Amino acid sequence: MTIHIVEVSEVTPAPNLDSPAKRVFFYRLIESTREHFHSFILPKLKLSLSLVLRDYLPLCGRITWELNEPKPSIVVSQNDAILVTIAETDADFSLLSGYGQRPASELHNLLPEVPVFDDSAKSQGFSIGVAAHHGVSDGKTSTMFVKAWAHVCKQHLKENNVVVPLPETLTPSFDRSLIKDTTGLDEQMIKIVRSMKQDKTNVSRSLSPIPAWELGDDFVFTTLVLSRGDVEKLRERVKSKSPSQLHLSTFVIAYAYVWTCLVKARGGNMERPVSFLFVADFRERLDPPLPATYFGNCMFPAGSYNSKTAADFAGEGGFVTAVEILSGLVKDFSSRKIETIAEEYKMVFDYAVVSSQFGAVAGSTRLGVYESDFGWGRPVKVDAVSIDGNKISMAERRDESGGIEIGMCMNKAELDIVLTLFSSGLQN
Ligand SMILES: CC(C)(COP(=O)(O)OP(=O)(O)OC[C@H]1O[C@@H](n2cnc3c(N)ncnc32)[C@H](O)[C@@H]1OP(=O)(O)O)[C@@H](O)C(=O)NCCC(=O)NCCSC(=O)CC(=O)O
Repeated sequence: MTIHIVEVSEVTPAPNLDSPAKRVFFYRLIESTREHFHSFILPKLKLSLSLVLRDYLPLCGRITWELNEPKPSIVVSQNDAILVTIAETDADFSLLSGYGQRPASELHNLLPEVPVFDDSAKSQGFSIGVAAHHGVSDGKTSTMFVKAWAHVCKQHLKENNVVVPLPETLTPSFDRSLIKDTTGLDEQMIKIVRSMKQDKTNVSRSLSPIPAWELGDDFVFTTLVLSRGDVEKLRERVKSKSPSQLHLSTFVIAYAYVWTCLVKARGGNMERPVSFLFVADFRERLDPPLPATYFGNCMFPAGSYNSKTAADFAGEGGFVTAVEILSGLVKDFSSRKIETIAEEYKMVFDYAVVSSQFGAVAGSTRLGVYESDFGWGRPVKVDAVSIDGNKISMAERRDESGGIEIGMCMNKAELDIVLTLFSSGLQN
């Protein structure tokens, strides 16, 4: 695959971020000449980006951590700008935006190196890659931003260049005073993060993310789908085997099922301890709750850390065991207090080092990523790209309410085993 950078330009009022959370939105075009893209679509995308940034000003800023400050902050100055990279590629649009196996490196090529957006155009369609620093936003905020951008672009096309205000559901709330924490959680979290980075000197205040996995050349992406019917079938399987009152959401069923496939596929010593976690959106779980539009990062982790071995999930009852654990963790969220997050966060990083396999989830079944229509139709595919051998991604199924899409990225040999286990497990 070759990639040819056509233009790198600044769009005001707009920043420069590290990029741990990455997503690519693929749009298929009907009228798709190169000229049409450059003369019509791209100017619309840039204009609407500029318009929507008025409501999302922190995204135009810089996340900094001054020497004498206890916490990092987002600083926005006049004339700050988002760096937009426009690139053309001869990559196969249908392959990359599909559900089958595709080279991980080619998907990563569609993301900007450091800054925030990267659009690539060719005759079949274009993609928008978004990379966001977790110190600034979580999945909820970053996908809300793309939806807001898409909304402005689509309205602008429809209303003949009239600029309409954002609906309330897409207007971010920046009020930090809504968070009632008297336990000094922020300072505790900063301490933990800094000690994790061996940044104990109190001098260097690093904002760089914890390094991502090195993806091998043989790493491939794939997207698996569980239809609503598949989920229902798996749900019934649990009900017939477990007498407990379980929380059998699509999320719990899907994660438990995929986790058992991942553990079996890894093989090895079945006595090895394994861990898996997920994060929950705490906007509506805090007391008092935050608005759904709260701008920032409001995620709490919960997991099972080395309390089970591979054998517990790889065997006959492994799926039900995983469901029971996940169900319990989701239910426990209703009584979790904000101060417990620091302790949990520390466990995550302690066990990540000693666990033989550590599952995690990016994205969610609630983000509505397929709603981002810029005026040329819904995305044909959305991929969370910041995943690796153990971290999977989740999204609502594009074409069916109730189904789920699961993204994976790992070496091809292991993935092939996962795929076989995944489909054969659904046949039973
Ligand atoms: C803790 C959870 C994962 C548990 O999910 P569950 O689906 O099991 O449980 P639940 O109680 O939330 O939902 C029960 C049922 O109601 C539905 N439901 C409830 N609230 C909803 C809402 N606000 N929007 C849409 N659906 C909702 C669920 O889909 C589910 O239906 P049904 O049973 O039919 O399924 C979730 O509550 C949650 O907080 N999800 C958000 C996680 C998130 O935002 N992750 C992004 C991390 S950031 C990241 O990773 C980076 C990035 O993405 O960029």
